[in-house]
Amino acid sequence: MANKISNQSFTREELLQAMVETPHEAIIFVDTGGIIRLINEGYAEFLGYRPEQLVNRHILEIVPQTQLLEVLKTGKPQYGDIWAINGQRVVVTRLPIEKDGQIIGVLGRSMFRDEIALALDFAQKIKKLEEQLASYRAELDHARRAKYEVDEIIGNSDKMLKLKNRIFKVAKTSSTVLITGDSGTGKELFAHAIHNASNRRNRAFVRVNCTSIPMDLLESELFGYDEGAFTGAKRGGKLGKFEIAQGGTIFLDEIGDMDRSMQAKLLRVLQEKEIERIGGTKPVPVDVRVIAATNRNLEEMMQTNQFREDLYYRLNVVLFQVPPLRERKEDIPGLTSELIKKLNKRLGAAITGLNQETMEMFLSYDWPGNVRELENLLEQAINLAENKILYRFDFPVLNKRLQRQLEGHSVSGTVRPLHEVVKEAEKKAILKALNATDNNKKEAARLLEIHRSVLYRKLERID
Ligand SMILES: Nc1ncnc2c1ncn2[C@@H]1O[C@H](COP(=O)(O)OP(=O)(O)OP(=O)(O)O)[C@@H](O)[C@H]1O
Repeated sequence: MANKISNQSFTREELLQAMVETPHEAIIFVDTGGIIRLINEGYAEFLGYRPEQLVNRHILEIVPQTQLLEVLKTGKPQYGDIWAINGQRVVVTRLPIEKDGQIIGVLGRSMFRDEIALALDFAQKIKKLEEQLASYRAELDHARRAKYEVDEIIGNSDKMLKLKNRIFKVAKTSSTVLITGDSGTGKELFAHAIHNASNRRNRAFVRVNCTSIPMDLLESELFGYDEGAFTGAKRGGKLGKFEIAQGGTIFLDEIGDMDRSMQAKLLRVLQEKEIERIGGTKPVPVDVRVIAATNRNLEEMMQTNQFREDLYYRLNVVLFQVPPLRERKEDIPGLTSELIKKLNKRLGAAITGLNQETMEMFLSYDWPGNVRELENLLEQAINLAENKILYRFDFPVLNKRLQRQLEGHSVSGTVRPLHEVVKEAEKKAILKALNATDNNKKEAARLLEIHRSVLYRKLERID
C-alpha cells in the first residue's frame, strides 16, 4: 500500500529509481541528439504508451511541440513553464544536465493531474493578489495626487484673479506657503493647485489634517517610527507623511490647531530640512514643499502665546489670504453655475440654473460658510427640486438663515464681545428714536423709556 511508511534502507540506485517512478511527476531525460533515454511510467502513460515503447525514440516523434531541445541549445534552465500537452495543462521545469562540465542532455519534469490543478490554482491566486496589489497601489497613488488645478478655482473677482495668478509664480519655487481664510473659502483648493502647477506635480501630495489626528499621534503620523520604537509599534516601523511626500508637497491643514510642542518639532524640520523618526538613530533628509493652512488668526494666537512666532515667520514666506465670499459677491453667479454642473454630474440631475429672485437672494446673503455653504445648499436644493430651475422655495434653510440675518441675528462674522454688541444696539435705538421724533430729546427719552438726563449722558458718549 503506497500510503504506508517503510523504515527499510535502500541503495542509492533504488532510491533514484523510486524517485523517477513517482506517480506525482512526469519525468523524461533526452540526450543531446534528442533521443529519449529515460521516461517514467506516469509520463509514458500520460502520452498513451508504455515506457519501453518510447525509449530510444526521438522526442520530436512523440511530442512535436517539445521545448526540451531549446534548453539543449541555450543551456539555460526553464522553470515553472505552463503549457498544454494532449489538451491538458502542465507545469514544466526543464533542466540541462551536465557531466564533467559538458551538457549531456536535458531533464524534463512536469507536474500533472491533481498537482497541476493545485499549482495552477496557486499561480492564479498569486496573479489575483498581484492584480489586487497593483490596483491598491494605483488607488493609493491616486489618493496621493493633488486633485484640483488652477482652472478649477472658480472666481473672476479681482481678489481671486490676483491670487490665481500668484499660484503660477509661487509654483516655480519650493518656498513654504501659508494659506489663511475663513472656513470653506477654498484654501485646500489653492494648496492642490499650487502643487499641480509646480514641477512636483507628478510626485505625492500628502494632506495631513492637524486637528483630526490626536496630538500624541501626530508626531508618528508626520515623522514615522523605526521598528521597536515603542510597545505596539508595527514590525518594520512606519513611514511618516513627510517621507511619503518625498519630492512632493505636504499640506498641513488646520495648522493653527497644532500644539506648541509639535510646533517646535515642525520648526526644526523646516529649518534643517530633515526629519527624525521616533526611535530612529539618524536624521532623514527630506525634500518636501510645505503648504500650511488655517482659518484661525495666527497673529492673534501669537500674542497669546498659542502659536510660536518663529514658526509663523517660517511658514509665512508666501501668504495667500483667501477672501470670504461676502467680499467677492461678483463670484457668486459663476460659482453657482459651475457648482450646479458639478452637482448635476454627481447626482445625475439636470438642473439648468436659478431664477432671478433666487439669485438676488444669494447676492443679499453674506455666506458665513462660504463656498462650502453654497455648495451644500445647492446640493440640498437639487435633491428636492421638482423643476429644472431652482426657485427660492427650493432653499428653505437659506430662507431661514437669511431671515435671521435680516433680523440682525446674523450668524455670520466673528463673535464680538457682548459689551460692544450692546453698545452698538443702544446707539442704533437712540438714533432711531431721535429720528422718529425729529430730534426731540424729551420725546425720544419717553419712547426709549429712559430719563432725559440718561439720554443726554448717553448722547455724549455717542460720536
Ligand atoms: N473657488 C472655488 N471654486 C470652486 N469650488 C470651490 C471654491 N472654493 C471652495 N470650493 C469648494 O468648497 C468646498 C470647501 O473648500 P475647501 O475645503 O478648499 O475650503 P477650506 O478653506 O480649506 O475650508 P476649511 O478651512 O474648513 O478646511 C470644497 O468642496 C471646494 O471644492
